[in-house]
Amino acid sequence: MDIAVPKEIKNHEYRVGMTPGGVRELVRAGHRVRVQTGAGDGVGFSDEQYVAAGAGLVADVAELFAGAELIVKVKEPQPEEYRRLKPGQVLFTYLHLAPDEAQTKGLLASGCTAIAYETVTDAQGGLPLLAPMSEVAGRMAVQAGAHCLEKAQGGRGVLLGGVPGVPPARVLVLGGGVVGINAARMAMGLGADVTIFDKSLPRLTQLDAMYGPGIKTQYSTADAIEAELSCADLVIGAVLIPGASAPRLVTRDMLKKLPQGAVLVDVAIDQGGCFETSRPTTHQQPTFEVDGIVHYCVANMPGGVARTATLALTNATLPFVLALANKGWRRALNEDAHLAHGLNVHNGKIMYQAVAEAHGLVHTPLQQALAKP
Ligand SMILES: NC(=O)C1=CN([C@@H]2O[C@H](COP(=O)(O)OP(=O)(O)OC[C@H]3O[C@@H](n4cnc5c(N)ncnc54)[C@H](O)[C@@H]3O)[C@@H](O)[C@H]2O)C=CC1
Ligand SMILES: CC(=O)C(=O)O
Ligand SMILES: [Mg+2]
Repeated sequence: MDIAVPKEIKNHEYRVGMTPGGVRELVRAGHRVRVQTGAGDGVGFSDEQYVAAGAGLVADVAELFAGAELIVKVKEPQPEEYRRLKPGQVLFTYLHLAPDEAQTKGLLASGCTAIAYETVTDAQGGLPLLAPMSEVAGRMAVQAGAHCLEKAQGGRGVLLGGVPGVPPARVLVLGGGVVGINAARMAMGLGADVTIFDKSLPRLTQLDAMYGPGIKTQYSTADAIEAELSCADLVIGAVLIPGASAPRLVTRDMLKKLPQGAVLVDVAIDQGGCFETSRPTTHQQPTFEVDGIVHYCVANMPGGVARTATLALTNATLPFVLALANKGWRRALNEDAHLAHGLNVHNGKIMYQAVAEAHGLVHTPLQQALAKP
């Protein structure tokens, strides 16, 4: 199969969809891999390393896309990328379609087959291709939050761990999944006072068993969240309903409860965000202020630690890329129901229910795409 790895073009996005090590595995399996010149520059993978692994280099992105059967990326395609896609091509990357009407329409119009990393599932009920980036973003959320709490960043001038004689910061983590656990671990490690909210009682029980009295758990309701806001320094948004728009847990009105200079880090921004006042930001300009509250809403947080993130992501994606390349997308999805959950768009149709619901569009059952044409 002809596989293409473009250079990412989103703002300050340096990750790359495949490492030279991954290229070598695919070439050994008999595939042709073409990598855009300079694609790995930002994470320390040179063109020479890709060539040594067996890749061809292509400088012209139009040529790269035109000849590809499978395109492996990191971030959702930007307008100039989805305009290049065509029927018969498979795109394998993060998509986050629920809050992104323009991209959804662009992918539908292209006629391509788009498989989203973030909705591929595993036998344990997890999201194995979202998890590595959620680990990264959860850990970064505390670093970012600690920085934003500094006075010069607009924060209230609070040190997460406090010092002897001065209590630590209060950190609320909304959502106790992969982002939430990693954020909580980092915040606890720095000595903060951490409360984690979730709607899932089994999840809260698990967190309680894992961390004991070092962490407080709360069942997530509007009342419970509102009650905690008045003494919160940092609130991390980490909820997810797979494929769907994030539930809005903190309204603009609720911001009044927070102390001035408190910080909201909305990791869930890529699914639309869980604070009413959130809007996506970039690494270049990561924060803005609403009613005296600092908002950090970077939609590609792991891009900031692109080398760690590329290695973590490609460890998880490589087996699926190999399956798609070796078997072709239809057989690979037919033989792996978890990979099949990644199918979001095929041949001008939405194949993922939560995405169709988010846009008020028709949902086409997966089986229709998986049946032989
Ligand atoms: N901004 C960025 O760069 C990145 C964003 N993300 C995003 O972070 C979000 C969280 O991802 P994961 O932790 O991997 O998901 P996850 O599925 O592991 O965890 C989500 C948790 O939210 C809980 N939840 C759902 N509704 C809730 C509610 N109303 N109140 C409290 N908890 C609720 C679920 O029970 C679950 O435990 C996703 O939107 C993901 O796309 C992930 C990586 C990078
Ligand atoms: C998950 C995601 O959106 C990211 O890693 O950028
Ligand atoms: Mg994102």
